[in-house]
This record gives sequence, C-alpha cells and structure tokens, in this order.
Amino acid sequence: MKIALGSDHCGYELKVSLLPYFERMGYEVSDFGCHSTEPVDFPDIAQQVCDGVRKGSHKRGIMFCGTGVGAAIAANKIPGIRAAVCHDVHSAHQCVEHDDVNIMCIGAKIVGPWLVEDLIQAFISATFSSEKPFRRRVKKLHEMEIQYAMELMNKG
Ligand SMILES: O=P(O)(O)OC[C@H]1O[C@@H](O)[C@H](O)[C@@H]1O
Repeated sequence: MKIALGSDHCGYELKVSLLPYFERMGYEVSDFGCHSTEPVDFPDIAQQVCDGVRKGSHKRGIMFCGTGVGAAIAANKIPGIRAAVCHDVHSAHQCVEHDDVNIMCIGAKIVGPWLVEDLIQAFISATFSSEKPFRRRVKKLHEMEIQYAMELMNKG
C-alpha cells in the first residue's frame, strides 16, 4: 500500500521523524511537503496529499499539522476524500472500518512519538467493512458531495 504523507510547518518534524519507522515497516511513502519548518498553509499541502489519494496513485494519506484539525478541514473539502483527526488507536482503525476514511490527520503538538506509530499502524492495517449499513452511509456521503456541487453550479 502506497501512503501519501504531508505536513505543514507544525507537523514537519514529527513527519520526518517517522520516515525510518515507515521504512522499517516496509510501507512505501511519498512526501508531498512541506520540506522545512518555514511556515506554509495547510490547505496547499492537503490538496497535494489528497490528489495522490483521489487519483489512485496512493491508497491512503496521513497529514500532520499542529492539531490535525486544519488538515482535516482542508482535506474534507475535496471530493472523494474522507478525512478524520485520530488521536486514539480505536478511532484510527474504526474510521476506516466503518467510514472508509482515506486521510488520517494527526496533531503533532498533541500526540507523542510512541502513540503516533500505533495510530499509523492501526490506520494502515484496517480495511473497510463489507457490511451494508457502512457502505450505504459512505455512498450517502458521496451523494452529498454531488448534491452540494450541483447546487453551487446551478447558482452560478
Ligand atoms: O504556526 P501557526 O500558524 O501558529 O499555527 C498553525 C496551526 O494551527 C492550526 O491552524 C493548524 O493546526 C496549524 O498547524
């Protein structure tokens, strides 16, 4: 599974500190930036990470910002993306199993170096459930994207 990584300046150091972990675990990652602690805007990075996932070159993405919140808000603006802030292991796997989350967002100022590896492991190992209610709900999320986009178009 190929993983798209991204961070803003607040998440940069945690992201980089995890590169040996990804290598040790045999996970193939692409880092879509940022590449230093110089301030950047998380929406710009979110677009790059999410494009990798949306276009299918990467199965899932992981984003790091200060709280994870900004990254999640930005990612959830992008059709086909379901992003969640995960700071506990249960949410990190259940968000995939139930909600087919494809971008996990982590607050680098919130979690420590041990927990973050467990979060990533839980997120990457999880698979979307084949049970009908979960599929139906995710389909409804997709329909919502279309419905609101159509409304905007019709206004224009
Ligand atoms: O470095 P500053 O701009 O203070 O804070 C940026 C962080 O604040 C939140 O929007 C995000 O979590 C982002 O990482």
